[in-house]
Amino acid sequence: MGPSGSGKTTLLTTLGGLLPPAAGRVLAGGVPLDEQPELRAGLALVFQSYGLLSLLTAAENVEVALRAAGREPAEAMRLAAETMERVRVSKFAGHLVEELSGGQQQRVAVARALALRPKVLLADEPTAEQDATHRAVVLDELLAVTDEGTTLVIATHDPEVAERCDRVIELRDVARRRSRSGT
Ligand SMILES: Nc1ncnc2c1ncn2[C@@H]1O[C@H](COP(=O)(O)OP(=O)(O)OP(=O)(O)O)[C@@H](O)[C@H]1O
Repeated sequence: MGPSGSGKTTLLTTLGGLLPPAAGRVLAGGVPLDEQPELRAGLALVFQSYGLLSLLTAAENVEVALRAAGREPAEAMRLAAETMERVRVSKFAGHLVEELSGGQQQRVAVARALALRPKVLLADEPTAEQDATHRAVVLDELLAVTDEGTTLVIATHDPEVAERCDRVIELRDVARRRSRSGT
């Protein structure tokens, strides 16, 4: 958690290995992430802006990620359908992403990450676009993967989401404090 601009997205992107840190290192179990290709391959991200392929259908977006992770086509289709059902986007499976609402797109992005059964799941404001019912669904499904041994890291502004996590880390907006104090 942390104020807007405090660096939550930057931190998740760095933890995901997509953005090299300006200083410091990302360690997992005491070992640099760069030296753990298996762990890196087992990471999944839910991006704040979803990062879906707009010219594909919702189902194809999930399937493409599974195919890229090495699943056979039939299995990718089965896993995609099953996961989309869990986050209540099945009825939009055949719709192009651009035809979906922001909340629906966000749930497709969550389905895409969940379907991969990652070792580490990094989710950036994954409930921000959801109404109360769907927020609970998304959160329940995300938290469920922790029972299967997945590490889940969520960036959120929502205290109710944070309340359900094991640990809450507060980021301070260092840049803003500096500029305010003139240092
Ligand atoms: N691509 C970029 N290049 C340069 N600066 C950036 C870039 N992306 C973000 N920043 C800056 O880094 C800081 C942290 O941004 P970040 O998006 O990580 O914050 P956040 O905590 O996720 O914010 P929010 O809650 O609004 O999503 C901000 O000052 C932002 O302007």
